[in-house]
Amino acid sequence: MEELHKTYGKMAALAGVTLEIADGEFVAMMGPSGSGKSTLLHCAAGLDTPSSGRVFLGGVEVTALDEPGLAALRRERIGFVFQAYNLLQALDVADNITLPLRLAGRPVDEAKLMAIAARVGLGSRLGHRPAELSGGQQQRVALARALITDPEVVFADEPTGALDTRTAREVLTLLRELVDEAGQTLVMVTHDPVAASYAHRVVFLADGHLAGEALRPTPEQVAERMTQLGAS
Ligand SMILES: Nc1ncnc2c1ncn2[C@@H]1O[C@H](COP(=O)(O)OP(=O)(O)OP(=O)(O)O)[C@@H](O)[C@H]1O
Repeated sequence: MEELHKTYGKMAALAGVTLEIADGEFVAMMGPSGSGKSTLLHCAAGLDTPSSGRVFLGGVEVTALDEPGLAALRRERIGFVFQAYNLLQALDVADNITLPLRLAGRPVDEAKLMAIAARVGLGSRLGHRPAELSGGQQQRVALARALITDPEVVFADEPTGALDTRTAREVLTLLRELVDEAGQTLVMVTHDPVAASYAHRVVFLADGHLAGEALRPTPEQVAERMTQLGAS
């Protein structure tokens, strides 16, 4: 990402952010409320368009794509995980996980579905409806759905925000395993210093600017930096 700006009227949500994320890297984005984390994630993922600046994914300039091009990029090369799971209640786990393939008109590979479901610990739950699962299990379904298309990057916006502490740790451990064992590139927005400590690198934002970064920080180091940035 180069020199990203995003303005709303006179408000600069992003005021010139340049950030490079390596293949296979797990990056957490932190910053006080309103610092621009979600805006940056959305611009990086082709969900929102910056006012100026450029975003690249691999060799593709995301910011040069039109809306159909962005839709194809999101469908084929990016995985999303949100705080609120966003599962379809009428579909069972298997159909929720494979929905991105069906939307893209791609064949559903049963062996792959089984492998990904097993990977996230849902191998025995494929016939269940979301309402029959715990919050942590529902977020695992959302993660499997994000992974089924073999995305180059998974973007996660507060993926553990709705989970209790123990379940959050389980989901974070799973995310970290995907990075360590499958080489998944992962970008996560979080408010939680413990969640951020699972990443290789934590990038801090303040008032739409990059305000430093930390490599493999402890939760205490992240929390201290957040206090310096004025986060409550
Ligand atoms: N659609 C919008 N219209 C106007 N202002 C917006 C819009 N979206 C975001 N903003 C503003 O841009 C700034 C950055 O918002 P953003 O949601 O990126 O922050 P954040 O760091 O993700 O915050 P939080 O941690 O509270 O989710 C905020 O001041 C916000 O009010």
